[in-house]
Amino acid sequence: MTYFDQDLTSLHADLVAKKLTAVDLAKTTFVNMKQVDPELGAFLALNEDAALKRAAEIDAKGIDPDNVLAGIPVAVKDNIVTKGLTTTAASKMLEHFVPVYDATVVEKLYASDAVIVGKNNMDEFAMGGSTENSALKLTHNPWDVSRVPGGSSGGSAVAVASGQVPVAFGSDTGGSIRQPAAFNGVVGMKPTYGRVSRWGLIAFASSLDQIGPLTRTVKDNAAALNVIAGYDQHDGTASKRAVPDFTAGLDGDIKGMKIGLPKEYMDEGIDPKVRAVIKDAVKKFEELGATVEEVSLPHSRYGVSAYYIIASSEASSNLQRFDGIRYGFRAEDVKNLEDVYVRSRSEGFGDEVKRRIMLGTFSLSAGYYDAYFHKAGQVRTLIIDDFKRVFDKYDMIMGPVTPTPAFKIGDEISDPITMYMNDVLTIPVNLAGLPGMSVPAGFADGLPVGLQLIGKRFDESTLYKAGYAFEQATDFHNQTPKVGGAN
Ligand SMILES: NC(=O)C[C@H](N)C(=O)O
Repeated sequence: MTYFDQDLTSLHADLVAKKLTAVDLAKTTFVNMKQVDPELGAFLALNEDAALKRAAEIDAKGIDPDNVLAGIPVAVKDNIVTKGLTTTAASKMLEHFVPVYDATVVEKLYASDAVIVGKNNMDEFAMGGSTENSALKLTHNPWDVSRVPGGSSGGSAVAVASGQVPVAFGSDTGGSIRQPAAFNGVVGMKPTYGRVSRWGLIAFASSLDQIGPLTRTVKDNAAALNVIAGYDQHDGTASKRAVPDFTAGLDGDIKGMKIGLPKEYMDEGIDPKVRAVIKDAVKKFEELGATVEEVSLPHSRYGVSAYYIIASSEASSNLQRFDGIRYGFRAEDVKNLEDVYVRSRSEGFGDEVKRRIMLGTFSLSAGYYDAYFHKAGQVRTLIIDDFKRVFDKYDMIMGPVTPTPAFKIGDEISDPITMYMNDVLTIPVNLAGLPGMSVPAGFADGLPVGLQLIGKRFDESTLYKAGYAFEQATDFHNQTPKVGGAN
């Protein structure tokens, strides 16, 4: 059995009606994972004993009908710390690291009686767009196992797409939730910066990182964001703003909604097959009563360059803590303190992480700071202003998530610039701190294509409403991949 014929809402209804127990669900989940995952590699660690114990406790106290995640198996990306359960960030540096506390998101999941069944593979320290940068294993796309699942939250997207769990939680710094969601045909939300606490998320680029849910349907996604959103005193950038119920008003109509379609998101750089899918989506929105007009985000083309300066600079600082002394990997047979630092970091980090640390250290160094880091900050402001101008007139922006569908494993890994360009359409959203969501919008040669919906700050609700209307009018979310799913 997989969950493919059941979304979160119907699983929850079965649990409340006692047609199913949390223990049944957890047991089935592990049986299924052990059958499906060896071919896909979505999980780095299973949490079987603790999950079954937890499920039994939840059954004993009863399923709370108001709590949609109660008794539901969920998966968490391996850069979100889980007390007592290894959290590796897919790095040799943290391969055996067992955290002593839970991330705020994990605490909230426990408080809502969710059952954490395992930790998902990812690009090392969330740096990458294919999950090939994991130091620990390769993850395959369930629609075509010769292809990448995207990244860096590749394991989380595959876990959902292949029906192993109905909900997984990833993180997105430049596209890491939306791009793998698009490549795997699932819904992925990168919330507004500040909407979800980053406490306990292993920091990559702190001014960009956000945790968000990946699910099969828009409604499930809204329900999952309800659980993890909100203020947290441990994260100075977590917003105190009230969190609305994201599932409320989902089925309101979208007549009169004004949507901008950036011309830069539909130019020659985008695969014609992807463009064709997005054009069909535009028609669908028009049929639903929205108006879609061409707009311009002229500085978005500089987003990738600015991102690789800003994100790498922040990473070079954040990753200083991995010094071979405090925690994590330490090289053997070291001669002196200098040797501990140099060899532990040289042997513990993979190539992409080292590339970014060097890039970041360079752009922050005296003499280069103005030319690089400062300039990148100015570009960021221009990108923020582009979005502001469009949002003066429009309720939402839409376009593709990625320029192409999932590529072959091995095709881009030796060409960092090509790999970085995967996020050309997602990065500006992180730089501006806006919410962005990927919704299944069709197929190109049998591979899923994602539609990106971008909203005003803290206006995830509009994205969910629009995404839900689109989903109800289409059937893409009901298609299942070759591996896992209904097969
Ligand atoms: N972390 C992300 O959001 C993905 C982006 N591809 C990066 O490598 O930085």
